Amino acid sequence: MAADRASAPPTRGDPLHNLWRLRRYLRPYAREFCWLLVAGLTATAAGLAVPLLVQRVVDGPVARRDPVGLWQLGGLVLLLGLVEAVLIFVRRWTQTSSSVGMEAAIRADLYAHLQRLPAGCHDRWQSGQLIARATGDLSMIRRFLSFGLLFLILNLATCLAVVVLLVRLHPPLGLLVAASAVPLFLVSRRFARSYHVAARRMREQQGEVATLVEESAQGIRTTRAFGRAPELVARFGVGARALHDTAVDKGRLLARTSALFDLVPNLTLGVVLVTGVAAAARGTLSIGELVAFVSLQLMLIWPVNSLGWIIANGQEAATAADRIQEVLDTPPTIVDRPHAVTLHRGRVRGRLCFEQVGFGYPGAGAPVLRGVELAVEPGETLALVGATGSGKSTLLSLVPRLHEVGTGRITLDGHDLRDLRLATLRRLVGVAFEEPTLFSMSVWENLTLGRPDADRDEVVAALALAQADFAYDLPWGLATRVGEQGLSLSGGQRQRLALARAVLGRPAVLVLDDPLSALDVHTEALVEAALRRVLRDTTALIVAHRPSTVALADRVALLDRGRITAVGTHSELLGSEPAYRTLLCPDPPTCPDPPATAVAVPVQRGTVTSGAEWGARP
Ligand SMILES: Nc1ncnc2c1ncn2[C@@H]1O[C@H](COP(=O)(O)OP(=O)(O)OP(=O)(O)O)[C@@H](O)[C@H]1O
Repeated sequence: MAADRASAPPTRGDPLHNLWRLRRYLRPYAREFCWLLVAGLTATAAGLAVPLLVQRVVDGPVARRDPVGLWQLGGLVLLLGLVEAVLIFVRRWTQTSSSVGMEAAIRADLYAHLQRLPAGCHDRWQSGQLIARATGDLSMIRRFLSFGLLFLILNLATCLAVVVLLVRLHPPLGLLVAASAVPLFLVSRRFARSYHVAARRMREQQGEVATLVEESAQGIRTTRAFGRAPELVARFGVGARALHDTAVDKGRLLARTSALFDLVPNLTLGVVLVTGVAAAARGTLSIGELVAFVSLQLMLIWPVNSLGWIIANGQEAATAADRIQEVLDTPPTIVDRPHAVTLHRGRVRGRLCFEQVGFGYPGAGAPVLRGVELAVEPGETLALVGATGSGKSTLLSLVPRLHEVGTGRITLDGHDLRDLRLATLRRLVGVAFEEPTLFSMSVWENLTLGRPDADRDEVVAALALAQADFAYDLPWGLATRVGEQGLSLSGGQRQRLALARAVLGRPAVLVLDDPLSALDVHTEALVEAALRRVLRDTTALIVAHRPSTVALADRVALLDRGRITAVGTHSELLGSEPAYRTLLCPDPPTCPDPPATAVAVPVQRGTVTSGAEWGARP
C-alpha cells in the first residue's frame, strides 16, 4: 500500500513539542480550565481528608466508646464525600464543553489552512490521511486535553499529597512508598517511547484505510464495471490487517505496562501491611494510624494504575499533534504579495500575456512548460491545441494561480498576476475544468461558488448559456442537492453546470479546459452558439481537442511538449503545421471546416452584450 507521501517520520527530539504548541487553543478556555483544576484538586483534597478523619474516628470516639463524637466525625466524613461527588460532577460538566470547543477551533483552523494551500500541496496528501487528521487525530487531542491532561495533573497532585501525608504518618514506611516511584518512572519512560512509535504507525494506517474506502466509494462504478471488486477487497484486507496488527501490538504494550503499574503499588502495599502490623504490635504505630496509612496508600492504586492509560493517551495526542502541525506548518506559497492590487471588472480590458513562462511540478523531473510566449488580446478567444500530456491543462491552471509560474510571468493588462490580489484575480477569471467537480450542496450553491453575491437573473442567464435548463426540472429545482461529486447527474449535465458556474458574473477572462467534451452534438452546437455571444467581450483561453471547439476561437496556439510551436488561424495551421493537422484532422476529407462555422456567427470584438443576450429560460 502506498504510504502517504507527505507523512513525515515521527518527530525527533521532544515528542510532546507539537502538543505543547497547541496550547494557544487552550487560552480561551483558561478560566474554565482553572475552575476545572480547582474543582478537581478540591475534590482530591476532600477525598484525602477522609482517611485522616477515619484515623481520628478509630483512635478517638471508637477507642473511647464516645457515640456523640462518632456521630460528629461520621457526619463530617459524609459531608466530605458529598462535596467530592458534587465537585466531580462540576468538573465533568465543564470539561466536556471546553474540550469540544477547542477541538472545533483546531478543526476550523486546519480546514481554513487547507483552503489556503496551493493545489500542489493537496497532491502530496492522500485524501484519507487528511480526513483522518481532521477527525480521528483531533478527537485524540480533545480526549487528552479534556481527560488525560487533567487526570495527569490531578493524579500527580494526589500522589504527591499522599506521599507527603504517608511520610508524616510514618517516615520509614512513607519513604518506602516514595521509593516505589523509581521503577514506575523507568517503566513509564520506556513505555512512552515505544507507544509513541506504535501510535504514529497506527494513525498512518488508519489514514491509508480511510483513503482506500474513499477511493473505492468514488470509483465504485469503475471497479464494478471492470469486475475488480475482489482485488479491491483483497487490497483493503491487507491494509485492514496491518491496522489490526498494529492495534493488537499497541494494546499488548499497554496491557504489559499496566500489569507492572498494578504490580508495583500492590507489592508495596503488601510490604507496608506486614511492616505496619509489626510496628503497631511494637506500639510505634497506633491502629488508627495504620488504618489511615493503608487507606491513604489504597488511594494511590488508581492514580498509579491509570498512569499507563494517561501516558498512552498523551502519546496518542502527541502523535496526533505531530500530524496536525505537519499540515499547519506547511506554508501557503500562493498568497497575496504585500502590495497586491485590486482591479475592478469594469476597468479590465483583458489582455492576457504569457512572457517566457516556465513551470515544473515539484519533485517531477523535466519542466512541463518551457519559454511559453503567448498574447491573447482583449475579447479574443484562443484555442490551445496539443497532444495529450503536452501541458495544456497545466498552462491553464497558471492563469487563476492554482500553480505559480516557475520562470517568466503572466500579465493581465500589463499587471503581473502575482501583483493582483488573489480574490480579485479569481473573480476576474472564470474557470471550468475538464473533470467538473460539483460539491454536495444545492445546484444554486454550486453555481454561485465563486460569486456568492450573484442574483437570480445572473444565474438564469448563466444556465441558459450553458444549456443547463434541466436544472429547473430537478426535484427541487435549483435547490436540489446534487450528490457527492454530482454523481446523481450525467457527465454532460455536470459539465454544463460547471460551464454555467464559470461564466456566471461575466468574468474578464475565461479559462475552459475542453468544456464541451461530454455533450452530444446537438447540445454542443447550442452551447457553442451561446458561448460565442459571451466570448465577444471576454478574453478566453480554451483547450480544444476537436474542430467543433476550435470553431469558437479566433486563433489557435499549438503546444508541443511544453512549448508553443505555432500560432495562427485554424486554416493557417492546417496548411502549415503537419502536427496540427495530425491532431485535429487526421482524416482531411471528413474534417469539418471550423472557420466557416465561426463566420456563421461573426465575432464582434469590443461590443458589450446586454444581459438579455445572455438569455433566460423561455
Ligand atoms: N499534479 C501533477 N504532478 C506532477 N505531474 C503532473 C501533475 N499534473 C500533470 N502532470 C504532468 O504534467 C504533464 C502535462 O500534463 P497536463 O495535464 O498539463 O497535460 P494536457 O496537455 O492537459 O493533457 P490532456 O490533453 O491529456 O489533458 C504530464 O506529463 C503530466 O503527467
